[in-house]
Amino acid sequence: MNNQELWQRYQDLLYFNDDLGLYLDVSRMHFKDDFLDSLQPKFVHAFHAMDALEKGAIANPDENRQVGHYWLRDPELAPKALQPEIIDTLAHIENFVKQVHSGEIRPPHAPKFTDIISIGIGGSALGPKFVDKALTSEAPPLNIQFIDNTDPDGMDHILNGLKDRLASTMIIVISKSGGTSETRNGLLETKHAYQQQGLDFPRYAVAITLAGSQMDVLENCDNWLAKFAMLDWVGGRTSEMSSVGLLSAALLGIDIRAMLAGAKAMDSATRVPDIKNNPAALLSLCWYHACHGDNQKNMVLLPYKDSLVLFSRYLQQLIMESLGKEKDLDGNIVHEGITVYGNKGSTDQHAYVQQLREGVDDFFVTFIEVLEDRTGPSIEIEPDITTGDFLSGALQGTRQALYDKQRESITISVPRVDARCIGALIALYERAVGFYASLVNINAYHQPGVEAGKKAATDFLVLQRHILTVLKTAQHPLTLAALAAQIGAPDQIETVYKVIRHLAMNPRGLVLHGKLHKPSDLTVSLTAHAARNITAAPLAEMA
Ligand SMILES: O=P(O)(O)OC[C@H]1O[C@H](O)[C@H](O)[C@@H](O)[C@@H]1O
Repeated sequence: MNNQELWQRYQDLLYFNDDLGLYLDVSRMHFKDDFLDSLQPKFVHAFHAMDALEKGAIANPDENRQVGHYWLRDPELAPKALQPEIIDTLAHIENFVKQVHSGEIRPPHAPKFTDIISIGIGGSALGPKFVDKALTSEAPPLNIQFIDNTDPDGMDHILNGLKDRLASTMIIVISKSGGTSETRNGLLETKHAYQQQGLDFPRYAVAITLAGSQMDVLENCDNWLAKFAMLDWVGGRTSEMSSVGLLSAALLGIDIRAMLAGAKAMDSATRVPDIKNNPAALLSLCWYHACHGDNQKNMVLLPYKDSLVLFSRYLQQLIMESLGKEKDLDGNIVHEGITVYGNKGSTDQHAYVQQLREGVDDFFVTFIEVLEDRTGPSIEIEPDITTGDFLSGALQGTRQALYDKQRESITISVPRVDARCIGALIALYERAVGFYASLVNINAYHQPGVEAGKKAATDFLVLQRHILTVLKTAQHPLTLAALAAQIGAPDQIETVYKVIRHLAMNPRGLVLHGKLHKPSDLTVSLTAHAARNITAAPLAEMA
């Protein structure tokens, strides 16, 4: 295609949303003109399915659940019975935040809360982290940190770092199910840190969970500083605009009404049943072209803006947990999915873009361009050129260089990164995921595949328990083979070895005879002290 034809294609395909000032350019995707028409029947179905979902149909048949994240930004669309809880939760959040900011709600031994630790994982962490990085100002009312793993080092880093300010730190524990192990562990470790300082944990703790969840019951969250409803019909990965995302955002001083308004504006733009005039339809059409069937391309997300660096991580869950499915809705094995990676431009230009231009052609890029460089004027770095111009040049240059090598790209351009824009971007991708799922006939709203790893992790810990129980009563050191036999798992020596190696590297009372890296010569026993301390309580399944 010559430059003139390309310019024509650019204009023909360019989508612009006047309300949001958002452009979507799909001209550098190599689908043919008739591709759009050929997908029309599939889109008629996708538009219908989305309409039914918004009207309250059971869109997640496996879990027999409605899927209502769109109602969060436009409660009037929700079934009547659900409207009050959406409106009340938002009012509860705003009221609470106002009182925290004013000091009316304060910690027992300090005039105001200064910090937040947000504990949660997956959909209960990625949205709040992304929004914090994208929108928190230089001087927020509170500072936030996230515990989103069961890594003891990671927790120590945060809890020790905050040591002197723990007495003015609010803990927000987010778990829809209330049973996720990593989150439970973060909660228990944090509670322990508070107890060590003689602080009354419930007076610092805020819960976001389903009413009556395991966490709600075990921790008696009604006695905590506050408890916010998580709603059954909001999925974890689409929960940023529920209490999950809105509470921390509002505490950080982010305009959550603007975020909701941006999402609402995008929702109405992506309801238009016309592919070329619907940005989510256009996006999903590009994904279908690049990723479906034989074209299994990866999505490389390159926002040219530091504050959007976590967008790809956020989208990893939204897209890969929604679309990465073994079976379609008719039970056929399909192995669908789109791999998402990327950080930010121009930084990544100096890392893996070499491969994108010259190596394996297994990707398409989505550039995100932010038209406003910064608030206020810029100095000139070279005659007539600012740092922002360099950023803009880097994006346009990479787009062109990729195109010259027949590498595909999409470009989304937004005026600036503000709450409205972030709400709109989230809504855009949520809807594109929903459409794509219809196009390839899968359930985007369940995640059966994540259970296998959790089950295997529980099995591993059960085996560890058995090993320690055997060691406790052993009369002499045991080989790994003997240990495996005694726990009734003679074929699990490798797992036994992994357990022993981990325990040996930590102060758990293991006595090793032999070398850790020579498993066949190794014998193991326990110190008398450790042998006395082992409990026999049943292990809860990892969730
Ligand atoms: O919010 P929670 O119930 O703790 O769930 C946190 C996360 O855990 C899971 O394993 C799911 O795969 C995610 O979709 C979810 O967001």
